[in-house]
Amino acid sequence: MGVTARILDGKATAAEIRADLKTRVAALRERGVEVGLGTVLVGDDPGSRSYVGMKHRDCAEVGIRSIRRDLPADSTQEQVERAVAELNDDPACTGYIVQLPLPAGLDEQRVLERIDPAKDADGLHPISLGRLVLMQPGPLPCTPKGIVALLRRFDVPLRGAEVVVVGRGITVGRPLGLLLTRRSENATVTLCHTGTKDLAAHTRDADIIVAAAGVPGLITADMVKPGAAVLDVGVSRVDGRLAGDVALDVAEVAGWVAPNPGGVGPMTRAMLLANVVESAEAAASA
Ligand SMILES: Nc1nc2c(c(=O)[nH]1)N[C@@H](CN(C=O)c1ccc(C(=O)N[C@@H](CCC(=O)O)C(=O)O)cc1)CN2
Repeated sequence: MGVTARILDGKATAAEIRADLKTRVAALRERGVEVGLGTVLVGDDPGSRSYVGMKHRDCAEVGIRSIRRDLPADSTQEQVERAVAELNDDPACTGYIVQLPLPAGLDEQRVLERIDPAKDADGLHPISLGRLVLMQPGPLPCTPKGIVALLRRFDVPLRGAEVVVVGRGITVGRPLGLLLTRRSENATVTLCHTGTKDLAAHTRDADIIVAAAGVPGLITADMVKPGAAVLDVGVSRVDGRLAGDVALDVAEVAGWVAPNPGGVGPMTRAMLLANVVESAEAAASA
């Protein structure tokens, strides 16, 4: 059997979003408002370094100024927090992120708590996550926001859909569950994790599966209901090569597939730019 699934093309969709953001950034500039995105990268992880590089390349494309703070892997907690404090104080930086994960030994949560919530471009500050729980406006975590935008772009039905999210991490699984159960999305979400007894029993009933466990090939064709949408968010390295959570043969059963690469990753980056632009627009009209 061959591939029958429609492709949820995140690369093309993200390019469309960047084109729209470029116009909005130019409009802000005409009003005297400059948008500036900062990044804090600690250490030499090749994946993190490459994602940060792509974020700055995207900024250049849409006309957003970008500010980089690259710190060595042996940085102390105080040094990382100082970089965060500098970006809080830098008027040219209107929003920024701390690239995750941080090297072992650093307290990630404490660093995220030091971000000025008004400059939280990733929606990962406790105040932003609290707003999401309370369904108040605020920056949304980029990967969940990108997943919803991708599903909407390709008309994957969400209202009343049974969604299984695999992985309960703070950047994807947990906030995605909150996002999809808002009234505007109205999906029913089951959040599966390493303690789930029978994962396949859940995924086989799902209209949409979002795999964000970081376990290569975790979701196989026999675990997917024919016609379901399957989004691969997992990132692992096997023999130095990128491997997703979804096995290739899933595309023979699924109705839609978001591949990895080319699916959710580019949407994550596009939503980061969207968050800084939306926040600059809101500040300009306040
Ligand atoms: N502060 C944050 N850290 C991390 C986040 C996040 O949202 N905020 N998410 C992930 C990684 N991530 C964002 O930084 C990310 C992942 C993937 C991509 C991407 O564009 N991937 C491409 C290309 C992949 C490749 O060739 O290596 C794709 O999927 O097509 C961008 C950002 C963890 N950290």
